[in-house]
Amino acid sequence: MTEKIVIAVPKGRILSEALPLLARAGIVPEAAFGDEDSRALRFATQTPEIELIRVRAFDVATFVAHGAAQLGIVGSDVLAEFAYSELYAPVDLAIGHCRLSIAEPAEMAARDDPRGWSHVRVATKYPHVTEEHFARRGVQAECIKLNGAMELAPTLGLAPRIVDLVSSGRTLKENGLVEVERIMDVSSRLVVNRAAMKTRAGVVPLVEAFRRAVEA
Ligand SMILES: Nc1ncnc2c1ncn2[C@@H]1O[C@H](COP(=O)(O)OP(=O)(O)OP(=O)(O)O)[C@@H](O)[C@H]1O
Ligand SMILES: O=P(O)(O)OC[C@H]1O[C@H](OP(=O)(O)OP(=O)(O)O)[C@H](O)[C@@H]1O
Repeated sequence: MTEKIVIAVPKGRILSEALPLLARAGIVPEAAFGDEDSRALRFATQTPEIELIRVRAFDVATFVAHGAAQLGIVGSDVLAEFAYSELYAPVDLAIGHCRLSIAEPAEMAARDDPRGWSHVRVATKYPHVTEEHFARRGVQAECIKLNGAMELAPTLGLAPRIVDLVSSGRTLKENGLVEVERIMDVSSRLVVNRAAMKTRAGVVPLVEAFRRAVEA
Protein backbone atom coordinates (compact mmCIF):
# COMPACT_ATOMS: atom_id res chain seq x y z
CA MET A 1 0.00 0.00 0.00
CA THR A 2 1.37 3.47 -0.85
CA GLU A 3 1.78 5.89 2.05
CA LYS A 4 -0.85 8.57 2.33
CA ILE A 5 -0.14 12.21 1.62
CA VAL A 6 -0.67 14.14 4.87
CA ILE A 7 -1.87 17.75 4.81
CA ALA A 8 -1.48 19.71 8.09
CA VAL A 9 -4.19 22.29 8.76
CA PRO A 10 -4.23 24.66 11.75
CA LYS A 11 -7.09 24.45 14.18
CA GLY A 12 -8.46 27.77 15.35
CA ARG A 13 -9.50 30.68 13.22
CA ILE A 14 -7.96 29.57 9.90
CA LEU A 15 -9.84 26.27 9.89
CA SER A 16 -13.18 27.78 8.88
CA GLU A 17 -11.61 29.71 6.02
CA ALA A 18 -9.59 26.68 4.94
CA LEU A 19 -12.56 24.32 4.57
CA PRO A 20 -14.10 25.94 1.44
CA LEU A 21 -10.63 26.24 -0.07
CA LEU A 22 -9.93 22.55 0.54
CA ALA A 23 -13.28 21.71 -1.08
CA ARG A 24 -12.40 23.78 -4.15
CA ALA A 25 -9.10 21.88 -4.31
CA GLY A 26 -11.13 18.64 -4.37
CA ILE A 27 -10.31 17.64 -0.79
CA VAL A 28 -13.41 16.72 1.19
CA PRO A 29 -12.67 15.59 4.76
CA GLU A 30 -14.89 13.46 6.97
CA ALA A 31 -17.40 15.55 8.95
CA ALA A 32 -15.47 15.44 12.25
CA PHE A 33 -12.67 17.54 10.70
CA GLY A 34 -14.73 20.74 10.75
CA ASP A 35 -16.09 20.02 14.23
CA GLU A 36 -13.91 21.94 16.73
CA ASP A 37 -15.29 19.73 19.52
CA SER A 38 -13.94 16.56 17.97
CA ARG A 39 -10.86 15.27 19.81
CA ALA A 40 -9.60 13.34 16.78
CA LEU A 41 -6.36 14.60 15.19
CA ARG A 42 -6.19 12.55 11.95
CA PHE A 43 -9.00 12.62 9.43
CA ALA A 44 -9.75 10.67 6.29
CA THR A 45 -10.88 12.43 3.12
CA GLN A 46 -12.97 11.28 0.18
CA THR A 47 -9.66 10.80 -1.65
CA PRO A 48 -8.25 7.56 -0.17
CA GLU A 49 -4.59 8.60 -0.60
CA ILE A 50 -4.98 11.95 1.22
CA GLU A 51 -5.47 12.48 4.94
CA LEU A 52 -5.62 15.65 7.04
CA ILE A 53 -4.19 16.38 10.47
CA ARG A 54 -5.34 19.24 12.68
CA VAL A 55 -2.55 20.85 14.70
CA ARG A 56 -1.66 24.19 16.30
CA ALA A 57 -0.84 26.94 13.81
CA PHE A 58 2.85 27.14 14.82
CA ASP A 59 3.19 23.35 14.65
CA VAL A 60 2.04 23.10 11.01
CA ALA A 61 5.44 24.42 9.90
CA THR A 62 7.24 21.93 12.15
CA PHE A 63 5.28 18.90 10.87
CA VAL A 64 5.87 19.85 7.22
CA ALA A 65 9.52 20.91 7.65
CA HIS A 66 10.34 17.51 9.17
CA GLY A 67 8.40 15.60 6.50
CA ALA A 68 5.81 14.23 8.97
CA ALA A 69 3.26 15.99 6.76
CA GLN A 70 3.94 16.67 3.09
CA LEU A 71 1.83 19.82 2.77
CA GLY A 72 0.31 22.35 5.15
CA ILE A 73 -1.55 25.61 5.53
CA VAL A 74 0.27 28.20 7.61
CA GLY A 75 0.34 31.95 8.20
CA SER A 76 3.20 33.95 6.68
CA ASP A 77 3.76 35.25 10.24
CA VAL A 78 4.75 31.72 11.31
CA LEU A 79 6.96 31.22 8.23
CA ALA A 80 8.77 34.49 8.94
CA GLU A 81 9.36 33.51 12.57
CA PHE A 82 10.83 30.08 11.82
CA ALA A 83 12.43 30.47 8.36
CA TYR A 84 12.67 26.68 7.85
CA SER A 85 14.81 26.01 4.75
CA GLU A 86 12.97 22.69 4.16
CA LEU A 87 9.71 24.53 3.50
CA TYR A 88 8.66 25.73 0.09
CA ALA A 89 5.69 28.15 0.09
CA PRO A 90 4.45 28.22 -3.50
CA VAL A 91 0.86 29.49 -3.11
CA ASP A 92 -0.60 32.51 -1.29
CA LEU A 93 -3.99 31.13 -0.26
CA ALA A 94 -5.52 34.59 0.27
CA ILE A 95 -7.07 33.63 3.63
CA GLY A 96 -6.12 34.59 7.20
CA HIS A 97 -5.43 38.21 6.30
CA CYS A 98 -4.05 40.31 9.12
CA ARG A 99 -0.88 42.26 9.93
CA LEU A 100 1.91 41.99 12.47
CA SER A 101 2.28 45.31 14.25
CA ILE A 102 3.90 47.13 17.13
CA ALA A 103 1.40 48.52 19.64
CA GLU A 104 1.61 50.48 22.86
CA PRO A 105 -0.75 52.18 25.33
CA ALA A 106 -2.62 55.12 23.78
CA GLU A 107 -1.29 57.60 26.36
CA MET A 108 2.30 56.47 25.67
CA ALA A 109 1.82 56.77 21.89
CA ALA A 110 0.65 60.36 22.30
CA ARG A 111 4.12 61.42 23.47
CA ASP A 112 6.25 58.71 21.81
CA ASP A 113 8.56 59.19 18.83
CA PRO A 114 9.62 55.85 17.25
CA ARG A 115 12.64 57.62 15.70
CA GLY A 116 14.02 58.14 19.20
CA TRP A 117 13.99 54.47 20.21
CA SER A 118 17.40 52.90 20.91
CA HIS A 119 16.35 49.99 23.12
CA VAL A 120 12.82 48.55 23.45
CA ARG A 121 11.28 45.88 25.63
CA VAL A 122 8.55 44.00 23.79
CA ALA A 123 6.14 41.18 24.68
CA THR A 124 5.52 38.96 21.66
CA LYS A 125 4.94 35.51 20.23
CA TYR A 126 7.36 36.51 17.42
CA PRO A 127 10.78 37.26 19.01
CA HIS A 128 12.84 36.59 15.87
CA VAL A 129 10.78 38.72 13.51
CA THR A 130 10.68 41.44 16.18
CA GLU A 131 14.42 41.44 16.84
CA GLU A 132 15.18 41.50 13.10
CA HIS A 133 12.75 44.31 12.47
CA PHE A 134 14.25 46.53 15.15
CA ALA A 135 17.85 45.54 14.35
CA ARG A 136 17.36 46.74 10.75
CA ARG A 137 17.09 50.27 12.07
CA GLY A 138 19.69 49.95 14.80
CA VAL A 139 17.29 49.43 17.71
CA GLN A 140 17.98 46.67 20.21
CA ALA A 141 14.84 44.70 21.09
CA GLU A 142 14.56 42.77 24.34
CA CYS A 143 11.72 40.29 23.77
CA ILE A 144 9.56 38.63 26.41
CA LYS A 145 8.09 35.53 24.74
CA LEU A 146 4.37 34.99 25.31
CA ASN A 147 2.06 32.54 23.55
CA GLY A 148 -1.11 34.65 23.73
CA ALA A 149 -2.80 37.58 25.47
CA MET A 150 0.14 39.87 24.65
CA GLU A 151 -2.24 42.80 25.15
CA LEU A 152 -2.02 42.30 28.93
CA ALA A 153 1.72 42.99 29.05
CA PRO A 154 1.74 46.83 29.05
CA THR A 155 -0.88 47.31 31.78
CA LEU A 156 0.71 44.69 34.03
CA GLY A 157 4.22 46.06 33.58
CA LEU A 158 5.64 43.05 31.75
CA ALA A 159 6.72 45.16 28.77
CA PRO A 160 5.56 48.61 27.63
CA ARG A 161 5.12 47.53 24.00
CA ILE A 162 3.82 44.46 22.19
CA VAL A 163 4.23 42.94 18.73
CA ASP A 164 1.10 41.03 17.78
CA LEU A 165 -1.33 40.24 14.99
CA VAL A 166 -3.99 42.83 14.25
CA SER A 167 -7.02 42.40 12.05
CA SER A 168 -10.06 44.50 13.00
CA GLY A 169 -8.07 46.30 15.73
CA ARG A 170 -10.73 45.39 18.27
CA THR A 171 -8.42 43.51 20.63
CA LEU A 172 -6.01 46.45 20.81
CA LYS A 173 -8.82 48.96 21.32
CA GLU A 174 -10.48 46.97 24.09
CA ASN A 175 -7.15 46.85 25.91
CA GLY A 176 -6.31 50.55 25.55
CA LEU A 177 -3.55 50.02 22.98
CA VAL A 178 -2.86 51.66 19.62
CA GLU A 179 -0.93 50.41 16.61
CA VAL A 180 2.22 52.48 16.10
CA GLU A 181 3.97 50.60 13.30
CA ARG A 182 3.20 47.76 10.88
CA ILE A 183 5.94 45.13 10.55
CA MET A 184 4.41 42.88 7.88
CA ASP A 185 1.18 42.00 6.12
CA VAL A 186 0.11 38.41 6.78
CA SER A 187 -1.88 35.82 4.85
CA SER A 188 -1.92 32.03 4.89
CA ARG A 189 0.34 30.07 2.54
CA LEU A 190 0.38 26.55 1.20
CA VAL A 191 3.65 25.01 2.40
CA VAL A 192 5.28 21.93 0.95
CA ASN A 193 8.17 19.81 2.19
CA ARG A 194 10.90 20.31 -0.44
CA ALA A 195 12.02 16.67 -0.47
CA ALA A 196 8.43 15.38 -0.73
CA MET A 197 7.85 17.69 -3.67
CA LYS A 198 10.56 15.81 -5.56
CA THR A 199 10.00 12.29 -4.33
CA ARG A 200 6.28 11.83 -3.65
CA ALA A 201 3.97 11.42 -6.62
CA GLY A 202 0.76 13.33 -6.04
CA VAL A 203 2.31 16.30 -4.24
CA VAL A 204 2.84 18.51 -7.31
CA PRO A 205 -0.73 17.89 -8.64
CA LEU A 206 -2.03 18.90 -5.19
CA VAL A 207 -0.07 22.15 -5.30
CA GLU A 208 -1.64 22.83 -8.70
CA ALA A 209 -5.10 21.99 -7.31
CA PHE A 210 -4.62 24.57 -4.52
CA ARG A 211 -3.39 27.14 -7.04
CA ARG A 212 -6.54 26.65 -9.11
CA ALA A 213 -8.72 26.71 -5.96
CA VAL A 214 -7.38 30.17 -5.06
CA GLU A 215 -8.00 31.48 -8.57
CA ALA A 216 -11.54 29.99 -8.74
N1 LIG B 1 -7.04 38.36 13.94
C1 LIG B 1 -6.64 37.60 12.92
N2 LIG B 1 -7.17 37.76 11.71
C2 LIG B 1 -6.78 36.99 10.69
N3 LIG B 1 -5.85 36.01 10.77
C3 LIG B 1 -5.31 35.81 11.95
C4 LIG B 1 -5.68 36.59 13.09
N4 LIG B 1 -5.01 36.14 14.14
C5 LIG B 1 -4.26 35.12 13.68
N5 LIG B 1 -4.40 34.94 12.36
C6 LIG B 1 -3.71 33.94 11.52
O1 LIG B 1 -4.09 32.68 12.03
C7 LIG B 1 -2.98 31.95 12.50
C8 LIG B 1 -3.38 31.22 13.71
O2 LIG B 1 -3.82 32.14 14.65
P1 LIG B 1 -4.63 31.71 15.89
O3 LIG B 1 -4.91 32.97 16.64
O4 LIG B 1 -5.71 30.75 15.51
O5 LIG B 1 -3.56 30.91 16.62
P2 LIG B 1 -3.48 30.72 18.12
O6 LIG B 1 -4.86 30.71 18.71
O7 LIG B 1 -2.51 31.72 18.63
O8 LIG B 1 -2.87 29.32 18.05
P3 LIG B 1 -2.57 28.36 19.20
O9 LIG B 1 -3.81 28.30 20.04
O10 LIG B 1 -2.30 27.12 18.44
O11 LIG B 1 -1.37 28.93 19.88
C9 LIG B 1 -1.89 33.00 12.72
O12 LIG B 1 -0.61 32.42 12.58
C10 LIG B 1 -2.19 34.02 11.64
O13 LIG B 1 -1.56 33.67 10.42
O1 LIG C 1 -7.52 42.91 15.58
P1 LIG C 1 -8.42 41.79 15.99
O2 LIG C 1 -9.49 41.50 14.97
O3 LIG C 1 -9.00 42.00 17.35
O4 LIG C 1 -7.55 40.44 16.02
C1 LIG C 1 -6.35 40.39 16.74
C2 LIG C 1 -6.31 39.23 17.68
O5 LIG C 1 -6.43 38.02 16.95
C3 LIG C 1 -5.40 37.13 17.36
O6 LIG C 1 -5.76 36.41 18.48
P2 LIG C 1 -6.91 35.29 18.50
O7 LIG C 1 -8.25 35.92 18.55
O8 LIG C 1 -6.70 34.34 17.37
O9 LIG C 1 -6.66 34.59 19.86
P3 LIG C 1 -5.36 34.03 20.55
O10 LIG C 1 -5.21 34.91 21.76
O11 LIG C 1 -5.73 32.62 20.84
O12 LIG C 1 -4.18 34.13 19.62
C4 LIG C 1 -4.26 38.07 17.75
O13 LIG C 1 -3.33 37.44 18.61
C5 LIG C 1 -4.99 39.22 18.40
O14 LIG C 1 -5.13 39.03 19.78
